[in-house]
Amino acid sequence: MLWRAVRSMDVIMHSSSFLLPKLYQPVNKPVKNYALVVLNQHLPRFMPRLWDHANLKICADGGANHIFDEMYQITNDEDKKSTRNKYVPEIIEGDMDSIRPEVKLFYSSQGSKISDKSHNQETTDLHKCISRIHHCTPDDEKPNLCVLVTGALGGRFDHEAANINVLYLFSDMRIVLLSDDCLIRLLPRTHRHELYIESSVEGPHCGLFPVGAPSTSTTTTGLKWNLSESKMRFGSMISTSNIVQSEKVTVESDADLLWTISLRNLT
Ligand SMILES: Nc1ncnc2c1ncn2[C@@H]1O[C@H](COP(=O)(O)OP(=O)(O)OP(=O)(O)O)[C@@H](O)[C@H]1O
Ligand SMILES: Cc1ncc(C[n+]2csc(CCO)c2C)c(N)n1
Repeated sequence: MLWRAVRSMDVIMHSSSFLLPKLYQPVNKPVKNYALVVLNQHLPRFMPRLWDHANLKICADGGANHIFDEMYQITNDEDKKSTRNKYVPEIIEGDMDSIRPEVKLFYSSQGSKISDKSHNQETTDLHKCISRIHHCTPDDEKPNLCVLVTGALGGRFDHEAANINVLYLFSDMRIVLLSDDCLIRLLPRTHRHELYIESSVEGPHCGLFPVGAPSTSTTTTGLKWNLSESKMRFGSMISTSNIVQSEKVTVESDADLLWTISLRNLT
């Protein structure tokens, strides 16, 4: 009998448990460490949960204005001043053309590191933030880290495209782009993917598609409309308005895919 060596691909497990209160974390989490990057858009209503989970908080330039202006409304705190003192990012990074002078002054007086990269007009502020995290994280720690990015979607389309490009540029890191309504992650073709669905906070609507390079074979389980060695590309079929039907969704593809899932109305 002829035995063929079949290389079984390693699995990456994904979970959105960062959307649950810290108290309700599952014991076996795929990720042990979170970093939060706040972009220059309105904060999501679940921002306090993300903040609680994150060991490192970085504002991309004007993202700091939103922490300064909106955090006390979101937390329903009476005392604006003490809320401001409580939510202080470790780093503010970017070309500093959007942060207001009084916001910059306030956070530098509170101990935030201000990293002024105004000389660099080649990369976006998000790119600069992720570059810093990538650089500071040893390779063997990267699988344990997940970077949560707020305000990444639902704004200017060139910004959204640049934000998605960052997923591809740093495909060796787990990065989740968030808006109020959905999240996006990259599923690299180098691995099989198991997505553990937190149905109290996400779903059921989801989408799966390649950007840039087409897929000649994608196979899924756990969806209403599963793919079976299917082809996907822009200009032909892509999977949108799909529905999650299981606690676990699996994906295997010969192309890097974007996974997107709707978020429920959480606070
Ligand atoms: N409308 C938006 N939609 C999506 N992402 C955004 C939007 N506005 C800002 N961002 C994100 O927040 C980051 C910081 O925003 P900021 O407004 O400081 O960018 P910027 O450097 O001034 O860009 P530009 O000069 O193109 O407006 C950006 O790099 C981008 O990732
Ligand atoms: C081909 C090309 N297109 C656009 C820009 C402009 N640009 C890209 S990122 C960035 C910083 C935004 O904070 C700016 C100004 C460039 N440099 N090269």
